[in-house]
Amino acid sequence: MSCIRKFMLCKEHELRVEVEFKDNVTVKLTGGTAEIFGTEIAVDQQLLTFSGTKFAIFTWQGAELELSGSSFNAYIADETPMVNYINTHSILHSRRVAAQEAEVSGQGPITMVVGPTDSGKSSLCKLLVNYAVRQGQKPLLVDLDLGQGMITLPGTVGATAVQRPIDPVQESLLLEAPLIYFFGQTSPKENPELYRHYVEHMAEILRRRNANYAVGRAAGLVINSMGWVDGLGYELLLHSARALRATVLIVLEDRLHSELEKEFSGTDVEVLKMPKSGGVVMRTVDFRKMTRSSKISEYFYGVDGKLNITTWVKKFSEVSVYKIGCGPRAPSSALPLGAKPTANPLRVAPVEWTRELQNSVLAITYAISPDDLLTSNVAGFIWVTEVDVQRGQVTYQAPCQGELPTTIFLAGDLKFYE
Ligand SMILES: Nc1ncnc2c1ncn2[C@@H]1O[C@H](COP(=O)(O)OP(=O)(O)OP(=O)(O)O)[C@@H](O)[C@H]1O
Repeated sequence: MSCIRKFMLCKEHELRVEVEFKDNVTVKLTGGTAEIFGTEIAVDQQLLTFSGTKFAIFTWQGAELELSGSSFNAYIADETPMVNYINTHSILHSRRVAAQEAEVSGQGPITMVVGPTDSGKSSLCKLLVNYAVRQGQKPLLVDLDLGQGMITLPGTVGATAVQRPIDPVQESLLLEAPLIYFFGQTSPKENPELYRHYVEHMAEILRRRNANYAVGRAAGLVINSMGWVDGLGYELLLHSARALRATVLIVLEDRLHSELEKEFSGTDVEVLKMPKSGGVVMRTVDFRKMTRSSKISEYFYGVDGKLNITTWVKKFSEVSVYKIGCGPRAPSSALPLGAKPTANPLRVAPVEWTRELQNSVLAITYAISPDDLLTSNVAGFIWVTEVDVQRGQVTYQAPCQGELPTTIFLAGDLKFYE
């Protein structure tokens, strides 16, 4: 049974809401002003419906809210780090303006938000990007977190110029012309070299874009990093910060902050400590899996589940699929005596169409030949629903109706079950 609850928020308070996947909650602002991770919500107009998520509705001036739904948790918090966050935004903003006004337009702040899993990194990135957009800037949002997929599907790294405040309901941004690379797994653990390769390649492309685009250069970057911050995860974090030439690191945890401060002491990189919001909640492994699945579902069926997907049946000979990694790096004969050949993490190898590929989500790239797959931007994704080995044909679903730009697909371990 649905119930309606009304909340009066005093200034600088937030309403923290949790709703399970099987339920939904509708939010209406009936008075005052409010925002969700920096995206303003309009009074009395928009009804926002959320499902399977945790979020906060914050007010700077005070707000009246009406929430309706069958089952959800909501409570008001009076202590938030929002003043710290807006102050940080103001500093970044003044640097963007200075970069814009410089005689030879300069580089705006390259801000990387770092912290362990569930420390609020993506929420803070959304907030910083949204505040920048609200002040007329178009910073690049870079997502290096394979686990959740802020820009598009999980298993990808990517970048996009954010032109308008991020939709608080939609799980992924799905913006125009993003730069996306398909890693195919939700952690870089199995192939860190490929992760490094994609980050370096993307950093180079972004630098080339900004070299000829003063406005974009001045707006800078906001980078969401992954939550794996120990051992190899820490090394990859440092690698990403250096590859993207981060100028500001915002750290959401004390221990990591002191490590990074030491690491970057004597350099131009500023390492700032920022409090984590008390509202950030740990998500269970199951909850994360469901969030990933809901992102994939949203990609194929839309937020409201009403998008039509197109079914295609192709002969194996018409479409090919590749994977990156695994293959031998060099023959033993080419190696020094006693050295063992190791796997080549960047080897592009064809994959046979077998039932193992059933339910896989494959990337469609702009690759003309398999070798291009290491540097090709992702154009979209298909979902393999049947591999009929006897007939030699594959059935897949695509979100668009026309022919795809390529017949070369890239596979990882990403699967989707309806
Ligand atoms: N103030 C808040 N109140 C309620 N929920 C919040 C708040 N801030 C963040 N959350 C929620 O907490 C969860 C974790 O936050 P977020 O995704 O920003 O963390 P993260 O560090 O990026 O996690 P990961 O490393 O897994 O990507 C998300 O569901 C987010 O919407």
